Amino acid sequence: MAPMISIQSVTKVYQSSRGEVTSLDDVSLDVDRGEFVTLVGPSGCGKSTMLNLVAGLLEPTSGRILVDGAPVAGPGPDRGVIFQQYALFPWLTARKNVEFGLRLQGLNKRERRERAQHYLELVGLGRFGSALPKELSGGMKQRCAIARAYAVNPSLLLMDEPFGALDALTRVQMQDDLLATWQQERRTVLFITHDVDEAVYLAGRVVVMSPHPGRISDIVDVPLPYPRTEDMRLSPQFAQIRGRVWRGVHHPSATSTLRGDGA
Ligand SMILES: Nc1ncnc2c1ncn2[C@@H]1O[C@H](COP(=O)(O)OP(=O)(O)OP(=O)(O)O)[C@@H](O)[C@H]1O
Repeated sequence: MAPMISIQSVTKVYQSSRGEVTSLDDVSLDVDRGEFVTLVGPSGCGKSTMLNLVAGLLEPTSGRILVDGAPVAGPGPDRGVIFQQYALFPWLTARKNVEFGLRLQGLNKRERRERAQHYLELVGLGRFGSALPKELSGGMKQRCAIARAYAVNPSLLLMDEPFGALDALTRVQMQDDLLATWQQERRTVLFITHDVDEAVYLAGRVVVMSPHPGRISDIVDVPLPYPRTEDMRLSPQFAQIRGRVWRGVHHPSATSTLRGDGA
């Protein structure tokens, strides 16, 4: 079966006031259907650029990107995008926020309401449908954004630092909640984070990137089963994987030398 995402020799050069910036340099990556892949790397290594290219919000300078076998030509309902800022409509209740994208799908009022309620319950907001965003905590707002993205039934979820604005405890809780949602209704997830722990805890595969120009410096399998648990997070195996990713993020040249491929 074709991979869900196929990034093929993609280069992205931005024209800026400082001249040309090569944000991604000949990057290739395949992501299988139902996989949870995290992208981690220092600021400026091209993570957001890669996600925005897959989302169809940017076009590559060269190379191509296929989603479900078809070239990406702009954004589409098959790809749900979740950013760090909650991007909820402040004047709409949580339920209406989730229902919003469903109007475009031609569902009638009752169907929209049922679907919204299902996804609010899935993310633990079943009793908060009538709350306005300002009445929700940061974590709840982000859960609402996840429910909204799931509700339109995309085959692919693209998440750009979705938990970056949350405190550490809420963040850990949100990781478990996201994984529980993902296990119930499995979608392909591409998830950007700066946090090495988060990258390893969530993913089946961690893609490590290095900057100037943005490249993939390492791909690390995480052979821990789902559901992930606190015991796993504290296990020696986790520490070992985390160590490799950490070195890749903080000492990129050492990783590529170790691998002997100069990637
Ligand atoms: N619109 C733009 N115009 C010019 N340069 C850009 C533009 N967007 C990004 N860049 C540059 O491209 C490189 C990659 O940026 P990108 O935002 O993709 O990295 P990132 O890894 O997501 O960073 P961060 O973790 O800080 O969000 C950086 O050097 C950045 O300055």
